[in-house]
Amino acid sequence: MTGSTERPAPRVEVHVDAADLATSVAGELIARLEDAQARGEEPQIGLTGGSIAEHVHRELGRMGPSSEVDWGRVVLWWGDERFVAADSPDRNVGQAMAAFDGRLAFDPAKVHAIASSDDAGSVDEAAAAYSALLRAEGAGFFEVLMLGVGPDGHVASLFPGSSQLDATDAIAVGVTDSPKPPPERVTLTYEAMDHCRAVWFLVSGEEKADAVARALAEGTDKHDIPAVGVSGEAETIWFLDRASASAL
Ligand SMILES: O=C1O[C@H](COP(=O)(O)O)[C@@H](O)[C@H](O)[C@H]1O
Repeated sequence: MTGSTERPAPRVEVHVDAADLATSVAGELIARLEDAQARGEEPQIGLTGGSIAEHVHRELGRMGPSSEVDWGRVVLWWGDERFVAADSPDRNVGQAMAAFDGRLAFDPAKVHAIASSDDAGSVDEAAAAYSALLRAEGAGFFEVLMLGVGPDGHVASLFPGSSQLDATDAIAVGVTDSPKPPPERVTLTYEAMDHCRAVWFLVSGEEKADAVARALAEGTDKHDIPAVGVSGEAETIWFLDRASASAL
């Protein structure tokens, strides 16, 4: 399957609050990973940063150890990363690992963090290295890609009106002027995010309600609300809490 025009319409799941949303997403992700591994696959998933992602990761750390998932055969990638020092609390990878709290036995060789500013000289260098890694690992098909959504509709580090929205022939690109701090980041492009069985938007909080409503309205342009540019081949689900769904 290729063009997003052939893809199923997005589904919306509204949960009572962020805690309920996080527990449901973690449970659903565990089920998908169990199914993929039962089919003999080694699932690759795309993680996101952000506030609700942290809840989801904590729930995964809580629920994951008693599941059937072989965490050593799950491959982790990130949709975007902040280009800061490796030990900065702003790093999406660091936030995820802290939330997992060492409870999921990942194989470190399958945890593919985007380079920090300690490891690469520039965002472009980090983006090139990440693109090369994705290519070398033969990756590029995520079982599930999870994406937080900003109040401005941004996903990963694709911000409204930015040049990265029109990047073609690139897997990952650098950002030097993110309107949300920190300014320097690396993000997957639409092209890279186009190859997922499932895309899950994770959204919590009333400040996101307008972006959610615009993203789910007919005819919204990805340059205004970047989230509309991403969809899954088999499914796209908006996991919302009541507050973020309040303008639908
Ligand atoms: O900066 C980022 O923001 C978005 C959304 O974060 P949230 O705190 O508003 O949920 C996140 O998805 C992205 O990965 C991150 O780098």
